Amino acid sequence: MSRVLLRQVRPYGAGEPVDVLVEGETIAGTGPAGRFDPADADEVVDGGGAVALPGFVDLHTHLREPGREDAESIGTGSAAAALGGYTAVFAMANTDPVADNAVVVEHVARRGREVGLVDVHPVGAVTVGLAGEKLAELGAMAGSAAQVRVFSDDGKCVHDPLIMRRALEYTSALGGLVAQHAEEPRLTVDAQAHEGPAAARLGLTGWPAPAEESIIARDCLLSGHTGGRLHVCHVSTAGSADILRWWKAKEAGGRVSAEVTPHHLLLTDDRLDGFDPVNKVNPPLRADADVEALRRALADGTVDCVATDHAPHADQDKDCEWAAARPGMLGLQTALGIVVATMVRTGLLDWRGVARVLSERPAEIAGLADQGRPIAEGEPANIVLVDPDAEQTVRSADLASIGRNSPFDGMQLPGRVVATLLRGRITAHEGEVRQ
Ligand SMILES: NC(=O)N[C@@H](CC(=O)O)C(=O)O
Ligand SMILES: [Zn+2]
Ligand SMILES: [Zn+2]
Repeated sequence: MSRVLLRQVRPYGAGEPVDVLVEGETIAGTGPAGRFDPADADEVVDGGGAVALPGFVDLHTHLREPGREDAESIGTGSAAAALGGYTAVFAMANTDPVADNAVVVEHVARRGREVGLVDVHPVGAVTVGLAGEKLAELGAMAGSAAQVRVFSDDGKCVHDPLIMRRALEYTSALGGLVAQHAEEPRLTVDAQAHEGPAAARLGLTGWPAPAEESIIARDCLLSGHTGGRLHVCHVSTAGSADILRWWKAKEAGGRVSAEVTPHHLLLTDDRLDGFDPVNKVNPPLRADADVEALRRALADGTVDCVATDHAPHADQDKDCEWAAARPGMLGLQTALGIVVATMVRTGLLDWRGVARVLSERPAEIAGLADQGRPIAEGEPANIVLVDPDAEQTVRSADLASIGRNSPFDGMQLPGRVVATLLRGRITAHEGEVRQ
């Protein structure tokens, strides 16, 4: 059994540094410096006071395989995840072919295991081909070797209320949930940017806030009526936070959860001025007041967690005019830095809170028993070590993804991943992946 000794780390950023001994896949113990003899370990990682957190869990990742391996693959996306501190990711279903059947989800899960850098959980499509017309074989995907529990048509909204109702009913019978991309399509025909002064000035067709908020309100009501579990993807407006706060206060039972992306915590539509498609994303970058409201909603638990919506695109799909460019931005390797910048440095979250929004809550929402666990004896060794003081300049070209579409290129971000451990195995260390 391999033994890895993590020296001088601070679980959840609190207290004096301790040593953590990992044996095989499990945390064998924690104790004051010197309790475990480094000579007995196969590998020693010097934490130097790094914050130790449970490995991050991303409920919303686009890995592009099968179909668009020129933008990302399960191999490159897994590397980006490990480097970003993630030990589990949920791979969205909008691949080509769509992950709307057992064959595709089993393929994605198998590729993820072969790569072995992060647990890759395939998301199953809600409707056949993401077309929104007919429910996909949800039971077959749930019963497959991939054991799908999270279902989503992400990229598209399950806009037909009857289909959404049935999806909530079926997925709850399967012990799963629907992750909704909330976008009323009739309100976003040809939409290019947040409907506000910036879009008006630039002549871009607007994506109005109520297109998101009306679907969230509707789906909360449908969740309440059916007892089905709803997870709201990439919440982007202050009004959405208000609706979630109202519904969560009203409806006991916690059947509705929500995520916010790092980019919606940091960026606004003032980035639109240069017409650089790297800033094009769905839902769009919104206004200052939305960013402020989203940070507060994440801090107070109205929004449960951070999910990256990591959306790599090939150069030819981004290096073109704004209207033709695909929406989406890279996220896996910059998520932590943005959470530190927007939530920790602002005093809105402490490191316990970071563990909650990047690991514990997403693991609970998806029902992962071995993720988001305490850093304690007997627990699975899914751990990330973070240097809280380090600052790094993002270089798109240096990221592990194939796509280069990071809007954070050139930005200085705080918080560096020192090492990531997946079931006791070091998957990333000092910026290098370990295959
Ligand atoms: N977020 C995006 O702008 N794009 C996503 C789809 C999505 O998350 O809706 C993609 O697949 O590229
Ligand atoms: Zn989406
Ligand atoms: Zn997405």
